[in-house]
Amino acid sequence: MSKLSDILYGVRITAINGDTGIAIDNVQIDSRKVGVGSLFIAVRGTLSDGHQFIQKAIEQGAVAVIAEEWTEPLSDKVTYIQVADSAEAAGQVAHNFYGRPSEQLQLVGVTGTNGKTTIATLLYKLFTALGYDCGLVSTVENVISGNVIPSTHTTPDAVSLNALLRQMADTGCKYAFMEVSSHAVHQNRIAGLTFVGGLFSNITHDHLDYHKTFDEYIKAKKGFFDQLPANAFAITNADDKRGMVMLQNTAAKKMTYSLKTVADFKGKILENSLTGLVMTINDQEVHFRLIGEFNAYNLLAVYGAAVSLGEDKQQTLQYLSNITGAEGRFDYIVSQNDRVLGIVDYAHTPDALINVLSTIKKLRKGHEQVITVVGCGGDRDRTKRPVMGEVACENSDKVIFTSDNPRSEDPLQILADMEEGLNTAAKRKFISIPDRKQAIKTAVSMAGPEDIVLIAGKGHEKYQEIKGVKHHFDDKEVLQEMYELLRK
Ligand SMILES: CC(=O)N[C@H]1[C@@H](OP(=O)(O)OP(=O)(O)OC[C@H]2O[C@@H](n3ccc(=O)[nH]c3=O)[C@H](O)[C@@H]2O)O[C@H](CO)[C@@H](O)[C@@H]1O[C@H](C)C(=O)N[C@@H](C)C(=O)N[C@H](CCC(=O)O)C(=O)O
Ligand SMILES: Nc1ncnc2c1ncn2[C@@H]1O[C@H](COP(=O)(O)OP(=O)(O)OP(=O)(O)O)[C@@H](O)[C@H]1O
Ligand SMILES: N[C@H](CCC[C@H](N)C(=O)O)C(=O)O
Ligand SMILES: [Mg+2]
Repeated sequence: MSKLSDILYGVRITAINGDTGIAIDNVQIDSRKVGVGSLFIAVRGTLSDGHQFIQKAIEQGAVAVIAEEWTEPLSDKVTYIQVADSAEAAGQVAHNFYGRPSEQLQLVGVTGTNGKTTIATLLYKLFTALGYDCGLVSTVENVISGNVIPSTHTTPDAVSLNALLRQMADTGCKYAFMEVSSHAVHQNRIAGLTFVGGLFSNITHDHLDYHKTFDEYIKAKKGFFDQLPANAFAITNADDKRGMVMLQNTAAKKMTYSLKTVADFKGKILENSLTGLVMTINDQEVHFRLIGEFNAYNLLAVYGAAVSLGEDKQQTLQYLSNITGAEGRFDYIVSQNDRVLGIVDYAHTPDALINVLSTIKKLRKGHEQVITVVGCGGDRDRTKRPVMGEVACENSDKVIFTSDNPRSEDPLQILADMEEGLNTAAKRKFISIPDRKQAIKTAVSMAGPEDIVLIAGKGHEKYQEIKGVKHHFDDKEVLQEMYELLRK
């Protein structure tokens, strides 16, 4: 419980109507969760506007409301706070309400189109191995010193996020590593948080359904670095075209990592195989268990963060060399008779698909075929569909287009959108099988000795979302099942 006036610190207030000395039991941005004693913050969304639910929140017991405006007559039992930006206010108020947890943790944020989960998870594993209690906020899972809390978003809403950080601080975590999605920056889910560091992986095509233009998408990601304080570090990928732009307006200490140019954290790949990477980092030769050039970048980012957080360079590399990646990221399973190599990967953007397929090509020993199973999410960026279709066909021998969370859309229409990007040669390589299980079965049965089957897009996900219902589905489980079935 907090006094309302105590949790308004940092909020850009334009007017106050009522008593700010009242007690607040909890903070809510969703009227459906409001109860007696709640503070309701009305936030404008993409589907509806929280301002429409102010009356409902009051009927359910809200004692205070934060909003940008209100049209209903004011109730004298409720305190109204008018603010310039209620999403930003939600971040500030949630942070205050939960006792400013980010200031009791060393909070590091990771942003970029691909690699956030991998980098944040590697940091969590590394710092845990180094002996610290740590927290992780990620697409796959949220973790507090080993205890897993299921994750619904890459970056949760401001209230859930601050509640999570509070738990981390209370259980004695020293560090918290979190993914910062572009949606989170744009929706101010991270407002009010104090970060000790920020990392940038890369920026390529994704989420244009939401941000509309690539420039707006860049602006959202850059917004994270613009918010960092002067005593924080900001580490960017110097090999990414937009890497330096990301840091141009940050107050934080700027640092770079690279495989191609001069950088604070410079890597060179010596060997890249299915057993891992051998590379030099600032002239130290190390073997890592992660596979592929894109993971060399992720490892450099992690190394840079660890050194910036004051860890010993030798010890960091020693521990990092033993660590495996995040679930569903280049997860490979060989069939019992060593016949097929199946790889489950979360590549759901054109760039990630190119990276994973070019990594596979480099790992081939001879003329093994690459058979790719891939789909595109419904109610998500439609413009990436033909590009992903084309990328899959250009870089594989055979391709099966299938469903990947069609959500409210017609699965056949999504497949048709993917087919639109294909030239005549590519058209000869693909078939469409909307049922993902059948698609995986077909791919495994098509595979000859030592062929490689890539199942892309869902990675760690344990569901297939169709018309608002999440049905259990697990690519790795289905792959194993098909290996068994086809062995008989
Ligand atoms: C597009 C998007 O980001 N949507 C998020 C957004 O919802 P919205 O803008 O649609 O909200 P809305 O339904 O319009 O409602 C506006 C406000 O009114 C409130 N409301 C609504 C209904 C009601 O009866 N009462 C009420 O008070 C809502 O709680 C909200 O505060 O705010 C909600 C609350 O914070 C989020 O749950 C929701 O995530 C949806 C489910 C989602 O799918 N988001 C994805 C796209 C997302 O955020 N992805 C990123 C990146 C993924 C990645 O690449 O890794 C992520 O960080 O997860
Ligand atoms: N540094 C990287 N550069 C390019 N591609 C990468 C990189 N790291 C991982 N990938 C590819 O992108 C996929 C997603 O990786 P990861 O889950 O780490 O990214 P993410 O940024 O967390 O994605 P999301 O936005 O969905 O949360 C991986 O399965 C792999 O195919
Ligand atoms: N977390 C991201 C990626 C989901 C990947 C893919 N499986 C899909 O459903 O599009 C999102 O919600 O946009
Ligand atoms: Mg992620």
